[in-house]
Amino acid sequence: MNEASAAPATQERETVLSVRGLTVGFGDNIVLDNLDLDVYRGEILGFVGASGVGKSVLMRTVLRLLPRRAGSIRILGADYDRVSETERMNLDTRLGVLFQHGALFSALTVKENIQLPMREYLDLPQWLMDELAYLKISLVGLDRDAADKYPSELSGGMTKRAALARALALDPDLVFLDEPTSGLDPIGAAEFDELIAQLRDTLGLTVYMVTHDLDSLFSVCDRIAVLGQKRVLVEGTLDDMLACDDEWVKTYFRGKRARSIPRPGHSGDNPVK
Ligand SMILES: Nc1ncnc2c1ncn2[C@@H]1O[C@H](COP(=O)(O)OP(=O)(O)OP(=O)(O)O)[C@@H](O)[C@H]1O
Repeated sequence: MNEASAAPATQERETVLSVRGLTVGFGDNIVLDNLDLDVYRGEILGFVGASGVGKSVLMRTVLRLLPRRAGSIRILGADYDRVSETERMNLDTRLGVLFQHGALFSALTVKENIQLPMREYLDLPQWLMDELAYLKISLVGLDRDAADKYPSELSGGMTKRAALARALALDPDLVFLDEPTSGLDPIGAAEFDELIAQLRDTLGLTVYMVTHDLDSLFSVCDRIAVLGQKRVLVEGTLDDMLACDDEWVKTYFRGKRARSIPRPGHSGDNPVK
């Protein structure tokens, strides 16, 4: 785990996302069944699970993009079902989302993409939105001249950073990242992980990150949650994952690929035994 900036013990920490008894399905296909999950302020939570197990469905349900059949979702201390329309709008401004593949609008420049949430939720003059967009662009490590580029003119890594800049447009407390390093080469992915950790440390962000990337899980995530059998099978530190007896978890975290990744704070090339 990220020892230099390790977050305090969970019992002292504020829960920013609390999911209880969540059930989501499509027709006869029950994808999530009575699922519980907590995310704590200031942590980077890595969310993993086999392909098709429901990671995106969970994220989309938490973001109210999909309906649920049962369960409650408290986010930043509020129950979405019980807040007024104004409070809901306020809550929305405190959440940032980076969808898989970036999901930038192709007809808009990077700057215009970043300004979209500002236009929707804030009432700011254009010059101020321009300044804020440039600030976000530099925050995610892009050159200023990326502002006027269209998504088709960006590399994969630049697209991820631009999408992250848009997710940060409203200075959120909690950001949801859906496979942020997929499609990036290992160096680009490692740089993106570093950026996420830096933003967490400097902005105090809480990060919910769906990922298949073992490097991300080993290097920047404070805690990991594994989705399987329609619920959270296990959640905790990497050591908790390594101690877990579930077959999928064992294969994933103790397999050949995992064994080749050095763990922070452990010497040697092959520390996961
Ligand atoms: N809008 C939808 N309508 C019907 N079924 C859906 C819908 N969205 C997802 N599903 C189903 O829900 C299940 C979980 O899908 P989901 O995309 O959440 O998996 P995932 O864990 O994110 O997979 P991956 O790692 O491959 O992205 C799949 O069986 C999928 O077919």
